[in-house]
Amino acid sequence: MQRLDAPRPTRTPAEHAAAVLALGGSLPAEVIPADVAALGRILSADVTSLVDLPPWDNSAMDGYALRHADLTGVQGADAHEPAMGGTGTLPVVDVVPAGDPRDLTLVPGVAVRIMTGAPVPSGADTVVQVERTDAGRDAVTVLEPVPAGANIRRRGEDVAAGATVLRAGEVLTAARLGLAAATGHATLPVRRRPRVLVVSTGSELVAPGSLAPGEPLPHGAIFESNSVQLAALARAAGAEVAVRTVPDDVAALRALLTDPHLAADVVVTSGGVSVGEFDVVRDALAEHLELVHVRMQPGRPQAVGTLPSGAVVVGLPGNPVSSYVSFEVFVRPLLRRLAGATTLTRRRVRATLTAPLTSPAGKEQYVRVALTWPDGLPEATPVGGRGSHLLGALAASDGLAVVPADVTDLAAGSMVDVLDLREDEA
Ligand SMILES: Nc1nc2c(c(=O)[nH]1)N[C@H]1C(S)=C(S)[C@@H](COP(=O)(O)OP(=O)(O)OC[C@H]3O[C@@H](n4cnc5c(N)ncnc54)[C@H](O)[C@@H]3O)O[C@H]1N2
Ligand code: MOO
Repeated sequence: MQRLDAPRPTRTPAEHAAAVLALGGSLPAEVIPADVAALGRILSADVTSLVDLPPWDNSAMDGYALRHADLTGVQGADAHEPAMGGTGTLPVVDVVPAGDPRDLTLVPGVAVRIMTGAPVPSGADTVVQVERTDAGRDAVTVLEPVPAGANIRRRGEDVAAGATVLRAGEVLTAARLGLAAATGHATLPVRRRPRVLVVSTGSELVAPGSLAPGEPLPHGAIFESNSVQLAALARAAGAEVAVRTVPDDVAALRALLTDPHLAADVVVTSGGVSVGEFDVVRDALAEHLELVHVRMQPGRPQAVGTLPSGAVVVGLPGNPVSSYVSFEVFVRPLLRRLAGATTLTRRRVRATLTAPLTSPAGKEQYVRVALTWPDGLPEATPVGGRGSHLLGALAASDGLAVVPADVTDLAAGSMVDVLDLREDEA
């Protein structure tokens, strides 16, 4: 067990992220309906097509299906002009709507009216869109030529039956759900969502709404905000979330978190991991936690461990911006790993800084920035100050510029890597 007064090991953010990730495997797979509720879920296995796509040759246009060779030409007004190839008049013998179950064959020398998506009769090799004809019902005159083979979408040209269309670890996006449905899938194999318990500690915390109308916030108290913020981050990372707020009571916290039947894959605590006299997470979970200092700002004090239930516990610092940034850097990758995702981290945007920055030596700094694309190229504008209590600046930002530990000054116009916080995958 790590002594509470022992100097804490220090790590880089990458080292701590790796230590947290190492505690999480993949959650079990489950089969779910391939409907809109599957949006954002992560595939646990490859998915193959049950059909050729398109399943048969079909028309790309409303028009006439025919044999191109039957269009021998329309004679111009002047009898001396040659007939125009690819034009001509043919009798119309049938009409084929989309979904027509008949397996039709076109005899030579005739045309059928055909609708977009309808199966092309065998023997027909070309569809002429109606606008290029006289739109005749019993006979059609093709007025403008189209190339042989035009406007037919060939069986299997998109996807062949049996081909792998989606891969394990991919997030189900709108387009991937569309492809799954088009290739015949009513259900899909995904990883179970991680279950996250968010625990906020601190006796100074007052839940918004818990005061009587007109009652002032007691002196020394603040509204509790980390739990909703962390729960929202966990939800956006694909987790099912429960929230508990616990006062600075070591026994109560220990009883909650050391329950061997705790129904959570990951416990995220906020607050109480520093060196103060009432740092309850540290005290309640001492034998289960590794307490470290991470060379980053914000987010220096961190804790990680495994609880008796098997849940991974990640102890984040209580300052609201610190816990937010720490979640992004340490917890989000863990949740994505548990959910089986191939991509664990946010996209990074390489952006031009619009204002100079200073950064503490030896610490990787995560700077709140607003991302804009004024000339089509990304720019990052620092928002607010550096304090890890400045929630207004956090809410006004949509990116975190990552300033490497060995960089202390960045001039306006420098390039920075920015974690793009705008995209939510789940
Ligand atoms: N002597 C030292 N003091 C501190 C150090 C240090 O190295 N030596 N580190 C500082 C840093 S950096 C951070 S970050 C904090 C982390 O402290 P804790 O994780 O123990 O967090 P708390 O003390 O419980 O709270 C810090 C701050 O955040 C507010 N808070 C906490 N929980 C919530 C919540 N759920 N909603 C809203 N606000 C919350 C709390 O009121 C405090 O103001 O320690 C520094 N101190
Ligand atoms: O490192 Mo603390 O997390 O800055 O405020």
